[in-house]
Amino acid sequence: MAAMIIVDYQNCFIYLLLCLFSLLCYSLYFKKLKDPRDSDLPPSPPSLPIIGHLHLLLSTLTHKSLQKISSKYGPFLHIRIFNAPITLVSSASVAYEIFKTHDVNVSSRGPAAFDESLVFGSFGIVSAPYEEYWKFMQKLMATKLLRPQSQSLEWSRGIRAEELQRFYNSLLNKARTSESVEISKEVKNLMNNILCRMIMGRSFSEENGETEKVRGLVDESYGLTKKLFLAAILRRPLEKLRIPLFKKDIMSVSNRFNELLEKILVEHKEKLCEEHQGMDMMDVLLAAYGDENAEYKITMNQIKAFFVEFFIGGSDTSTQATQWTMAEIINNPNVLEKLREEIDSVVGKSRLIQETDIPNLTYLQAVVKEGLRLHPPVPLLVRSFQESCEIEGFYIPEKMTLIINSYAVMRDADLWEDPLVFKPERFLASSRSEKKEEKERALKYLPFGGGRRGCPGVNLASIFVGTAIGVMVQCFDWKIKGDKANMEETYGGMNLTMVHPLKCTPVPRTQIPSS
Ligand code: HEM
Repeated sequence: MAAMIIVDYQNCFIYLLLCLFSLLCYSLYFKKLKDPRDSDLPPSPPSLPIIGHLHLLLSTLTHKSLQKISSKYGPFLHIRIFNAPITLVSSASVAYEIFKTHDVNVSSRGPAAFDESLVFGSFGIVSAPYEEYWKFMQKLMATKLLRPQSQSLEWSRGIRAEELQRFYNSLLNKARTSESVEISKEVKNLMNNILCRMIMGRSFSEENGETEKVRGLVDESYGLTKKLFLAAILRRPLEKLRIPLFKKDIMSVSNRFNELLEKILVEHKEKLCEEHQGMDMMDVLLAAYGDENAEYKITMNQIKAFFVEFFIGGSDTSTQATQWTMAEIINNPNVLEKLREEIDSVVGKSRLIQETDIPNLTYLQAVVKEGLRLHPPVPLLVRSFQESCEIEGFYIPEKMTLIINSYAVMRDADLWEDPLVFKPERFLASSRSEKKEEKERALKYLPFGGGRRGCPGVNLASIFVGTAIGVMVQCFDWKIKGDKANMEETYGGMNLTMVHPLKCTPVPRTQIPSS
């Protein structure tokens, strides 16, 4: 089995180092603490000596390796990395049971790789335990930052409209010269510009190299994904051995983020003193920082980590979702035709689609949902059980890591008819019983995770992806080399992306004025 799994070279190196290291100290340090209930754990597939199932997690397409192992040994398994056990869930019914019955218990993600890092360290939301700080930030996001009609989202609507127009203009310029477009590059610019202006009220400055610096740091952070994951999973045993796995790489990125953000925050505070109170996300966070009566006293490091995580969490995920969905639309001309008919009849051809149109575009919503079902940018959800519990008759000890393979769940043939076919119609509920069914299904539809720890940016992401797809379908025909877009998958850092980035040439089809 292991021999059939492709391991990339960089990972291979890490993997070899870890093997050697583990052989050396295993017998000295790792005592195998036998829990009397070990035999009640979910079943475990065959593993390699010492490293357990580490090779699966380091394979190029981890979600597929895990899906494969689940289809052979069952949808509810336990695997281990060295001595650290992990519950692996790959079926819709077990995921449903977990989010329905054990949601609070799985609402933390386990320890961060390094507390002091601004990239997924303990200052951020992603690694924060389900305690006071996380609850405070959750409330802030829900009331002031991300809820539809919240101050910040209302204030920033103009920004999103401006950037969407800029996106359209850029595509139009390329269309006029019949230039081929790499969709992910154009969309990434759009997402970065919007997020940046929403978070700090201005774009990154091109002149002093700020844009390049941030882009570089975000890319470096994506490159740290597997290191961060391993350092977090192995943190407890390695702490005992005083081994700071990958600390130098992780802290180097964090320190450079810190330097940049320190400057931006000082500038922002000065601007706040000089001018009236603004409404970008940093203003909201700085107001919470200065509020003597706030329920929780956030720190400057937490504000910086918020910036880093929102940027990392929001930009590439939305870019990849847009790229995958556009590729599916191009591969399915009937979907393109139906989508265009809807947009033409609701929006018309004389103005650009806007985010306020989306509630009236039900087929567009269904297309975006279906794109995310088949190609979730984040295919694995990682959590930690806070307390021991029983699921499906199996014993789960406290602190056990949980991985839900949402990719496998959303391709589970027991739940989805023709699971591998791109069929947006499945999300168009018409009758009452279908609506009830749709509600049930929502618990197993996991591109944004599930339960209270699910993605807080879901509403914003739907706007980002919906409007970007909307503009591309409303305003252009697309010519592609060959018959179809190649849908082969790979990881581009943290998220699932296309091995062959989608490239096509836009041809204008409407007379929308550019500005
Ligand atoms: C299509 C776009 C997006 C996808 C597919 C996506 C997906 C996800 C997923 C799967 C999680 C983990 C949820 C879980 O464990 O159950 C997550 C968490 C998160 N996402 Fe997103 N996301 C997207 C866009 C965004 C945007 C636009 C933002 C913010 C502007 C954002 C901010 C976050 C944050 C802060 C977390 C951590 C939440 C926590 O731990 O409490 N995401 N996202």
